[in-house]
Amino acid sequence: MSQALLQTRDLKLSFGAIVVADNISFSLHEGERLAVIGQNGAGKTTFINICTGLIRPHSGTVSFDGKDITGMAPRLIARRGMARSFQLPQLFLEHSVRDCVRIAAAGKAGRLGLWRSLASAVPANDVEHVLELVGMRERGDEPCESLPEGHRKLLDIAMALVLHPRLLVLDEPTSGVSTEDKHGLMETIMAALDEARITAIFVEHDVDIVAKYSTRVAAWIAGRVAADGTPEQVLNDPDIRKNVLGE
Ligand SMILES: Nc1ncnc2c1ncn2[C@@H]1O[C@H](COP(=O)(O)OP(=O)(O)OP(=O)(O)O)[C@@H](O)[C@H]1O
Repeated sequence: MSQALLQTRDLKLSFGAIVVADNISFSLHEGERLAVIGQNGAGKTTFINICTGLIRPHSGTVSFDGKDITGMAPRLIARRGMARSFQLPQLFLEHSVRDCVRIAAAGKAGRLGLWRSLASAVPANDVEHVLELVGMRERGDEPCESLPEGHRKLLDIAMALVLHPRLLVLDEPTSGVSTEDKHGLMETIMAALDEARITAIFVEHDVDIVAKYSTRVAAWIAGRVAADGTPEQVLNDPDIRKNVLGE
């Protein structure tokens, strides 16, 4: 098999007595759509935070595209091609939608400065293309604070897409979004990922969304990967149904 795009080896981390990463060795390959499932507190976000540089593990390594990135700063990891979105979108609320995407792009390029306008700091085509990908070009001039939750999620994702990642890590992209809007949101996200040929990991609690949009599922229990396989295998595993899905 080809070299893994993302690989972790023996990741360990505890917060006091709580073990949140218990020897996690995990590989992800280009083109996969991995859903990470698990009950509250299982360690899903912690895993993402370790991979994207927000938290340093006590031991173990993270490699991206064959290079060791363990403990590297998040912005440097993003520059190497792994971007992320957050469970609670990290927006610049007082700015417009378009300016948020510009700020993200300028930050990556190291072109944020008081002496130049935002609009001149990044290629307009890039910004417009990303807004188009997430279906938000018409809302480009709106202030972020007026956006409903689903659009805040999409904008947070647009701010990651403009970094041109090879891997996008999405932490609960549908949380806080109404049941009837979740599928439309995921359709938009997946179409954007397909168009830009981006590999993805998404943390998700909604089993229907997991079954429909993932090619692989990893189930977390108490800081461990308790099951890893196709959606059919993992979602029908009796242990996972009982201990993760609470059936
Ligand atoms: N900085 C921290 N300090 C102490 N404990 C923490 C910290 N971050 C997370 N935890 C604890 O670690 C455990 C795992 O948290 P994590 O956010 O990774 O879980 P999760 O699976 O993403 O849960 P959820 O589905 O609720 O988001 C939880 O018990 C959480 O309270």
